Amino acid sequence: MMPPKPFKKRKPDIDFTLRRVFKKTTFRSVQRQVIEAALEGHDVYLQAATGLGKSLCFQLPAVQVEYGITIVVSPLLSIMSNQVDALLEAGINAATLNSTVGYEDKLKIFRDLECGHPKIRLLYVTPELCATQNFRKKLEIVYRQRELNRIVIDEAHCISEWGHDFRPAFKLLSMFKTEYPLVPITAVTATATDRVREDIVTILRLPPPPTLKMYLLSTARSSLHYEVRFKNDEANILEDFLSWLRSVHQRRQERDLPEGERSDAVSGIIYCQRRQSCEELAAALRDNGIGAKCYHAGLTNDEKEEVARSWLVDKPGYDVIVATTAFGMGIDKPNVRFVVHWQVSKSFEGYYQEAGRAGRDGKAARCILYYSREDRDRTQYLVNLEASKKRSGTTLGETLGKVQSFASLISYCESTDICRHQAICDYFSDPEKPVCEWACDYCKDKDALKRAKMLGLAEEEWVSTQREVGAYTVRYEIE
Ligand SMILES: Nc1ncnc2c1ncn2[C@@H]1O[C@H](COP(=O)(O)OP(=O)(O)OP(=O)(O)O)[C@@H](O)[C@H]1O
Repeated sequence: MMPPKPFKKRKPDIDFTLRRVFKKTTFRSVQRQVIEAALEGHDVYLQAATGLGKSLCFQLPAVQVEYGITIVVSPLLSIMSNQVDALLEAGINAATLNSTVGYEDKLKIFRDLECGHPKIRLLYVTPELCATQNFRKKLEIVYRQRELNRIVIDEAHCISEWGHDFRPAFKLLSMFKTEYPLVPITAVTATATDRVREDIVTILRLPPPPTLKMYLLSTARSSLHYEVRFKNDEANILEDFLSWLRSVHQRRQERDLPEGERSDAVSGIIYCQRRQSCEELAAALRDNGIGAKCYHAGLTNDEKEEVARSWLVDKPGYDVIVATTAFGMGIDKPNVRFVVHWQVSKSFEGYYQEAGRAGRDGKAARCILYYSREDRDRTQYLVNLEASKKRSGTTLGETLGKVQSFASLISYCESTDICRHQAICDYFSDPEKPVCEWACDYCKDKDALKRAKMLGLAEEEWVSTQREVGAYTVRYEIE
């Protein structure tokens, strides 16, 4: 057992660092408390809505002390590179080690770790890398020098087989507390049910409170307007969407916009399940005068980069991105005014996270989900197919978790008797009673919602006869 860590000299106060380094004026919500708990050396569990600013809760403590490194374990390369770019821009020595990093750069990072006194303050890595002996040996060197300040597990729901994004390598992170018992851990997520939360705490071997500081914030995002639009295979949802978007443009035109600002500069994302649908929809939108581009795994890296960067800076022609589900994770664009799901998602958490890309500036934004029973059956087929595939490492929990999560999303779509914000809180066992008023289709007009459902959806009887003849079991590629 190693002796306790010596006191690490702190820099001036955290308000100063917030302003000077992160260029923000005030802390949001519990940020101050979380940061102070981290600086006192506590293990931290932070669960809070999308867009709250959870990253600052581990980035600021990482640079607040004079020396030492914070390791951030993250599942997505796009999240890592976007956070590292933003940190470098703020003048913070940050780096990432993953498959996209060249040999020379990797070597430099390894040398920095091997010296035991790393200059890098935040290092973003994948859980798979943490499982390698080579990386662990290097961390051991830093640990022995007592310069391994903190381990952060971002998107911590990936640890649990009951979490929608389960990644087996995350489970191996249990080794952090056994190998580096003196190093505090911060676990961060936006989407954990009670069961997933218990798993995270158990697997990471986090101590009980008060050593562990738990921050469970509401999942509610009051500035988001949630809406389900009912459709069937015969409906023309392109027309419906266009007429909504044009009305938004029209309202902007009627306002006095600042000089040079376009009335159609309304930034949004449309999520589709298939690459081909992305291409076709983006083309159809362009044919109708909307600046739309598609984004999916079939594009080259350069193409993807060009689309994402142009969208980020609101370049004309790049207002609406029609994308498969991975788009947007890690891209921190504050002024996304709408997120539309052209079909139902495959999980409740996936839907919540994707919709949560909207309105990160705290201003009002619209989340529209086009729901049909035919799409429900097609997606159900895919969910079942994935669940039944006997992949190595697939567990019963993982399978059931996915099937249950999808079923919960379907009841969310079908329900006409509960506020959408409340339904989301209920799913995440969040005790919050969100104040909604007009910020969802139910609270806006319950009767209209019931009518729209009755008129918009195909009859269950019809759908079930179609299902029996295999109409929804067409296997198509999902990316
Ligand atoms: N105190 C603050 N003042 C102003 N802006 C802030 C503050 N803290 C964070 N932000 C901004 O809020 C946005 C969202 O932050 P962040 O990416 O950390 O969200 P998150 O909680 O990790 O959300 P998600 O779970 O969706 O990834 C960022 O643009 C960030 O710069």
